[in-house]
Amino acid sequence: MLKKIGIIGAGNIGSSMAVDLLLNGYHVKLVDVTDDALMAARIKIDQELKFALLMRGRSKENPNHEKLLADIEATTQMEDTEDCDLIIENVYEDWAVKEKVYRRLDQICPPHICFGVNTSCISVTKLAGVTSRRDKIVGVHFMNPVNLMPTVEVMRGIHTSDNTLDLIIQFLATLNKEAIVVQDFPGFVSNRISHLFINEAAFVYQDNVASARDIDKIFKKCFFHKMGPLETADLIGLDTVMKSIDVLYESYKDPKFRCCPVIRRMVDAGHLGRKTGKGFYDYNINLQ
Ligand SMILES: NC(=O)c1ccc[n+]([C@@H]2O[C@H](COP(=O)([O-])OP(=O)(O)OC[C@H]3O[C@@H](n4cnc5c(N)ncnc54)[C@H](O)[C@@H]3O)[C@@H](O)[C@H]2O)c1
Repeated sequence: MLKKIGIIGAGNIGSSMAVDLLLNGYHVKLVDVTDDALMAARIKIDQELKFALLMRGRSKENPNHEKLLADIEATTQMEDTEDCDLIIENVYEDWAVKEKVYRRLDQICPPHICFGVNTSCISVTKLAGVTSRRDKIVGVHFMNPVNLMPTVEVMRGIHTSDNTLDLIIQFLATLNKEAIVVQDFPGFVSNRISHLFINEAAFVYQDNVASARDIDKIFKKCFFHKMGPLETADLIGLDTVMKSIDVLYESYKDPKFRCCPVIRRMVDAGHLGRKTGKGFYDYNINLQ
């Protein structure tokens, strides 16, 4: 039975995942490279946990906020995950960074431990190839915010075994999440399509065809999408979006995946979306 989960990378999605795991009774070891990153994650986790518990309402079955927080250990030492039952990795969408992490994890964790790759576009099979446990590597593309999203895109790498796939599907079921299993191919299903939407929406914005709000409104009001493409980009983080589109471009060598310059410009300016308070929208003012 899985009890202790190692989360590597405590950024946007890693911290959101920690909230969901705590709410579902897991013990979490949260790893990032600096104390500052862990502190920022702590603050976010604390807020999201409070909000999630508030939404559940007061009831005897509901866990206590302080008790849940006691179930998280934050560390800058990856070695501390050596006793974890499962690892979910969420570091930058950058091959060089992820590769180093997998080589290190492979040395630290016992050989039977599975690694879940939370990536937007990077190849699960290629990452598995830098480890000595290729059959135990599986893609788990969680959606943001993790505790509100009931579905996870699970990517089966070429070497992923049936046992690993079963383990991850059962683990996701304990989080009340359905797994949709797809083959490992750059961008899988979700991001291969959604990032084209996002990127083209950015070109439409760059060409001054419409404001960000009106572009998003057309998707929400005409197509009944819950969120428009530019709001979605701000939620994901524009740096992650840019890196993901770059991976798609590199993978397919297809110009349809060339990243819109306006996204790069915003990233250069540090306007990364919700996480920095500004992206296509300004989150320091009330948008509603
Ligand atoms: N943001 C989303 O909505 C979303 C959704 C699904 C998947 N993803 C994927 O999850 C991964 C993380 O995305 P994010 O948006 O959270 O990025 P982010 O930039 O917000 O966070 C990445 C974190 O990884 C940490 N990190 C970097 N190198 C590390 C290392 N060697 N060891 C430990 N921690 C390290 C960074 O300090 C940072 O806190 C990416 O691969 C992304 O494609 C993101």
